[in-house]
Amino acid sequence: MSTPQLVVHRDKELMAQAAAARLITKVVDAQAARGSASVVLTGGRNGNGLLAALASSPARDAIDWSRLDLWWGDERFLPEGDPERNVTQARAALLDAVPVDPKRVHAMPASDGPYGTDVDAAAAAYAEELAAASGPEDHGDVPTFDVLMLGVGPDTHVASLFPELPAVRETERTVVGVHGAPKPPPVRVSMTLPAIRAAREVWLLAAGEDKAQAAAIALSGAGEVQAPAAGAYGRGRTLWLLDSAAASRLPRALYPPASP
Ligand SMILES: O=C1O[C@H](COP(=O)(O)O)[C@@H](O)[C@H](O)[C@H]1O
Repeated sequence: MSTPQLVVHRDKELMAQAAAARLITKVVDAQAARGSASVVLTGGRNGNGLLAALASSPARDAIDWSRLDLWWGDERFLPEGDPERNVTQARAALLDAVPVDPKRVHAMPASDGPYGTDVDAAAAAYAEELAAASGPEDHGDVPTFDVLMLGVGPDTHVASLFPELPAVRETERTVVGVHGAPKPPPVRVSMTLPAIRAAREVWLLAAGEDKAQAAAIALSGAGEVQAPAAGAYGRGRTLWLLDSAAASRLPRALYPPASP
């Protein structure tokens, strides 16, 4: 487990731009070191803000997009192309504008796909896809992702792991179907905490006043069942990227020295 590090930016636009720059560097470094890179994307406002900032950065061309695997931490279980699907939003924000290899874009199944409306079968299939992509150098049935990003919800949810629901208690499976999510749509597919913790780096994104309480709770010693964001950490690094509004209720002791 890595102790969370915090970086606080002035506002959500600067946070998105700085996180995009950070991601470009991380991917370029991983490709130089290991030949390819793997990144887990998140949905939500902050995740899509980062992708849009990446799309507008001239430095995006430093990435070899053909040597990048993209995965998702969660998905809203809706028909292919639904505007509320995380993959649809990621395509609109970035992926349609860059030369990704379609075989390396690992979208989670849709509700009109091969598993129909059986979300548990869809989740099991994604778990198999992850297992097939992992090698002996990995720690179990998921690849060692270079960066796994998570938007933090106002209720402290990450991916589709909501407080107190069974998915956040999962200790064996890497991907599960989620039923009865309090945020629409109620049926979702989500990586679990064990899968999230396989990543080299986990980045939690929180911008806006409505995330302030969640950040304060998750970073103040809450349990992961009550505050799933508290249970999300990477093997080598756990990084909270915040704007000043989301950081406004953090205990002073947690506030990074260089922040405003
Ligand atoms: O529904 C979801 O919400 C979270 C957080 O979204 P935000 O809009 O409050 O930032 C997101 O990270 C997750 O991927 C998504 O499915």
